Amino acid sequence: MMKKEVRVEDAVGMRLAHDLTRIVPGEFKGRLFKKGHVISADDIPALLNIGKEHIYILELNDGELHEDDAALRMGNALAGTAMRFDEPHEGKVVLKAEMQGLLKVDAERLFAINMIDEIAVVAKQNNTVLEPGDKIAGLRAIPLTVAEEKVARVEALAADRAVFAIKPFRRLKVGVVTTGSEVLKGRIEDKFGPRVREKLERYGSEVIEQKIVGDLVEDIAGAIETFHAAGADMVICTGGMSVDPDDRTPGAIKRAATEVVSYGMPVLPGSMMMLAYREAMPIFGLPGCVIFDDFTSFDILLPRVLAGEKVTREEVAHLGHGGLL
Ligand SMILES: Nc1nc2c(c(=O)[nH]1)N[C@H]1C(S)=C(S)[C@@H](COP(=O)(O)OP(=O)(O)OC[C@H]3O[C@@H](n4cnc5c(N)ncnc54)[C@H](O)[C@@H]3O)O[C@H]1N2
Ligand code: MOO
Repeated sequence: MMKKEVRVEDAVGMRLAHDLTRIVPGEFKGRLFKKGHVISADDIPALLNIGKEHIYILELNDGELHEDDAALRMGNALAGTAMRFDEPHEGKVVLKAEMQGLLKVDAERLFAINMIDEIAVVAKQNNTVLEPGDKIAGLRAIPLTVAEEKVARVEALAADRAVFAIKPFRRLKVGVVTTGSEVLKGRIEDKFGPRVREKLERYGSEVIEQKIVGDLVEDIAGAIETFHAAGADMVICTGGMSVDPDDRTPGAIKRAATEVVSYGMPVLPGSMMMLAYREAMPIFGLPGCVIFDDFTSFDILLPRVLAGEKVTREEVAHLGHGGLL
């Protein structure tokens, strides 16, 4: 690479070799001049105001890529189905989601890519819920020019298996079993029904019926079994999940289930949650905190289940790291 520094006063009529950034704390951060812009005399004060007394004049050798071209090639290599990216800005390309879904990141490949010197691929966490337009990853080379061979290694790592993918959510028909004598006897107004409905509707699933039962194990287990027999795709039980004598929901779920993944999660709030299955039908037991806290263990596991993933006991145990929300 031939890289020559030119004083901005002497650069009138020359082309910028890369985007130039302006930052005003609290107000603005972004591109002030675009790569390729022909500098005019009027630009000189603005350049001096962002601290540029010199600009580069660049000539690339064979086997070298400009940061924008490196970012574009990585964008093409890493964008999966239902993802898009715009032209590079300031040497960076941003992958965005074009549909709602669960982000899947191949963490080992991402690590291998970032072990390539001068390459930075910065992604959201695996299992993040994405809405259309949400960012997935920012891709860039660190220096202004980078060896083409490094970008080719990124392409090779992404060639046979997607590093990023978006899984759509299944639209399930869900039965809700609300426990608690105080709700059954009308002492308080039910707050769980609307809460669960709102959380499911976000993902395109719907509550087909809410059965309000008391605290009897037979009634709770019976309601789960009735929903299963009627073809519900999932059952969500609410309340009665902790340690009082009237907290009988875990026992009832256990009775109706063919497999209990976990009663209790290393996540706060939401530590008293239960996930089980009756054959292929997931059963959640939601503790009281779900009507109080906006984000709990339920918000971690619900998208996984809706994306069709089978959550294991090992994965539940991993939630403890970062599980204090
Ligand atoms: N000594 C302990 N206390 C608590 C523990 C524990 O392990 N040891 N666990 C705590 C955790 S964590 C949670 S979360 C809460 C709630 O657990 P439960 O699921 O058993 O909740 P309930 O006892 O059924 O109800 C608590 C509270 O919420 C009201 N509620 C319940 N359902 C509804 C509904 N459908 N609509 C409106 N309000 C509802 C209920 O009336 C109670 O006021 O326990 C901690 N304590
Ligand atoms: O199930 Mo409880 O908060 O852990 O809030």
